[in-house]
Formats: sequence, C-alpha cells, structure tokens
Amino acid sequence: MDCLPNNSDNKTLKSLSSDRRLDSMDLKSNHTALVLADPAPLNRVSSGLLPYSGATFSQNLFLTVPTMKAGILDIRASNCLDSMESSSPPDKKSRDFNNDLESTDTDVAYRAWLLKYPSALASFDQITNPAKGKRIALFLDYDGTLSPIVDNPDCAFMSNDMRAAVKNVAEFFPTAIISGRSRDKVYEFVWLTELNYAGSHGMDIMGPVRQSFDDHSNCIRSTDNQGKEVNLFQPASEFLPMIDEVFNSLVNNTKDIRGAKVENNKFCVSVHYRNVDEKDWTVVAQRVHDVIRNYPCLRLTHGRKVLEVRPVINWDKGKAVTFLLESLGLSNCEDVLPIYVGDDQTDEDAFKVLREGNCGYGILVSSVPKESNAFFSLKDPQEVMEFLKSLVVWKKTSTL
Ligand SMILES: O=P(O)(O)OC[C@H]1O[C@H](O[C@H]2O[C@H](CO)[C@@H](O)[C@H](O)[C@H]2O)[C@H](O)[C@@H](O)[C@@H]1O
Repeated sequence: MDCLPNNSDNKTLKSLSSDRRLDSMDLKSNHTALVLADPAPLNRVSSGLLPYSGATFSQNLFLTVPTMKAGILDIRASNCLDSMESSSPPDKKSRDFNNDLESTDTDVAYRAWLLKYPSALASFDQITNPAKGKRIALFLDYDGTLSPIVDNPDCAFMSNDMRAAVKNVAEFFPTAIISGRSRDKVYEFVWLTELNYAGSHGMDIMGPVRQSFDDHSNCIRSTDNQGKEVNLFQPASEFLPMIDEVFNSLVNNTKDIRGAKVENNKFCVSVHYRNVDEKDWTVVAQRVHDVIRNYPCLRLTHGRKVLEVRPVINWDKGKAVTFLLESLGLSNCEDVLPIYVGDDQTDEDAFKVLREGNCGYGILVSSVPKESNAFFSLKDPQEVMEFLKSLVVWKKTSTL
C-alpha cells in the first residue's frame, strides 16, 4: 500500500493506518521484518528524486509501506533486539573490563580495519590534494562526532575547544551540522551562528534564501535567531501532529521501564535504551512496536542505543547533504569537495551519496571496526577536532 497523505490533516494519515490494519491480515506478504531492519527497511523507494529540481515533489516523497503479516510482532521485536545489540557496540568503559588478550585482539582488528578505512589524520594529504583548486564544504554530525557519547542525552555538551575549532573551520569553509536531534536543540548545544543547521535527520533544514525554492511545496521563508531571512525546508511537516501523538504514546508506554527515555526531535522521536538494563531491551523493543504498529507511515531505524521513529519519506541525511549543497550554490563537483564526518548508522546515507556521486569523502568516527560507506575514519571526537584544526592550518598555508 502506498503511503501518500495528500494534505496536512492527521486524519488522513490515521485512516491510512486503518487500511493498513486490513493489510495486516494479508498472510501472503512477507515484508514485515523489513520495516524494522536498518538501514533500508522499505520495499520501494521513489527513484530519481531531486527535490531541488523545482518540481513539486510532495507525493514522491512518500514511500511504499510494506504490508504486515498478522501475529508476528514477537518476531519483529526479536529482530529488532538483534539490531539493538549489533548497533550498540560495547563502549570503552565495558571494553576496559576485558582481559588483556581480548584487548590485544581488539587492537589488531582495529588496525586491520584501518587499512580499509584509513585515518583521516594520517591520510590528510590524500584528502586535501584533490581539494586543491576546489572549495571544501563541510558537513558535521553532532552526537558522537562533535560531542562524546554520554549517558544522558540532555548533557551531550560539546567542549569549548571543539566549539572554537568548529567556529574557526567555518570561517574558511561553508559548514553545516546535520543531526538527528531537533534543529533547535542542536543549535542550543553548538551555539554558533555562522553555520547552517539541519535537524531531525535532515528533515528540518534552515538554509540561505533561494528564489528558485519559492514554489517548493515544503519550503517556506522564515527568519533565523538574528532576524535574518532564511529558507526553511521541512519535507515531513505533514507528520508533525502524528509525531507528537506518537511521542506521547511512547512516553506513556515506556514510563515503567527503568532507564528508558523518549526524546521529541520534532519530525522524529528517539527512544533511548542506553540506561536500560540489557535484560529489558526486549521489553523496550516490544513497547515501541506496540505503538508504531498503528502507524504505517512511520518507520524504525537504529542508532547508538537508541530506536528512532521517523516518517516513511524518501528523505535522509544524504538527501539533506545534496539539498544543502544546492542551497549553498555548491553543487558543482568540479569546484567543490564535500566532506561529511559522522559516527552513526544514519550518517551512512550521507556517506553513500558522496561515495556513489564520486564527489567527496565520508569520514566515519568510530573506535571499533564497522562496515561503512565512508572512505576514511577518525577514532573519536578528539580526533575530529584535530582534523578540523588541520583543515584550517592547511587552508591558511595553502597557496592554491
Ligand atoms: O545525528 P546525531 O547528531 O548523531 O544524533 C543522533 C542521536 O543522538 C543522540 O543520542 C545519542 O547521543 C546521546 C548523548 O551522547 C546518547 O545518550 C545516546 O545513547 C545516543 O544514541 C540524541 O539524543 C538523539 O535524539 C539523536 O537522534
């Protein structure tokens, strides 16, 4: 069934939910597990979507929702649990408990992995040589990239040193933050006016005014914190009432699970299980499924000890990068080298766009080996900061 709401009336979306309940009786279909799989949970994606082409694309933004097989919710929750475990590699604290032998194995595995994803610091020339004569455009994820992962998402502050490094780099290169958090929240953490911001995994982009976007159905004129006129692009605006409703249900459904935390990120909702006892992860997964089973227009993806509930639209951090490049007048690959730095599963969409377009580099921030679409790697936010500083030094000393 296509998930194609044609106006902002939440009832339309709810009635699609009831249709979907009929579909759930279709025992022949076999796509349900895909709803939960990350990163490509959908069975049909609108192709060739170029939002900045000037065409109205509201309809094309919506993806086909797989039909649901009756009575397999438990299987779905257990699939989800596998993903929860695999997308949550042990943190340094717990790895330090491992014995020496295991640590050595981990180091050997990491060094082997570095052959495939070389350090962006050690390979700095390889990154900057192709940038000669071009402008570098920088895209930065927030959590785990600019700020270290901490237990309480409300306390994921970036250091003053990191803020200074981002401010400096933005003086030389157009820079944008693309975060899963709401745009307002990430701005409160970063607090730098010289950047562009995209929140809700790219579903809320504030960029410079572009006349060519004026007819765009999801683009409106607004003002930023300093009263400057800007373009706001919000391709999931029709989902706002639904997301609020789901947020409230998720808060309600998980309030008895010790350590669970639900975060409203405006166009998506995060359900955190970092502080939940591992034996209760399955309960978290089940409760989330209990809620979203009523919303076929929503899907689930996995982040770092977090389940992300988001609209089923053909939009992600990769699309946001393309959109921002266009908005900033930087879409010509001949003149521009985009670099995207991120640590999470949702950043893979952006790495993929750069890799497939052969027009820039993804840099994965990870201290453990992971398969990625990135070209390079950095170990942690500290190394990200060193990389940003190196870019500034390179630019200042570069004669080209
Ligand atoms: O795209 P990002 O900027 O990386 O945002 C992704 C999610 O990041 C946050 O959660 C993660 O960081 C928290 C603070 O370190 C940590 O406690 C949590 O376990 C991580 O998943 C944020 O809270 C989420 O809303 C974002 O979606």
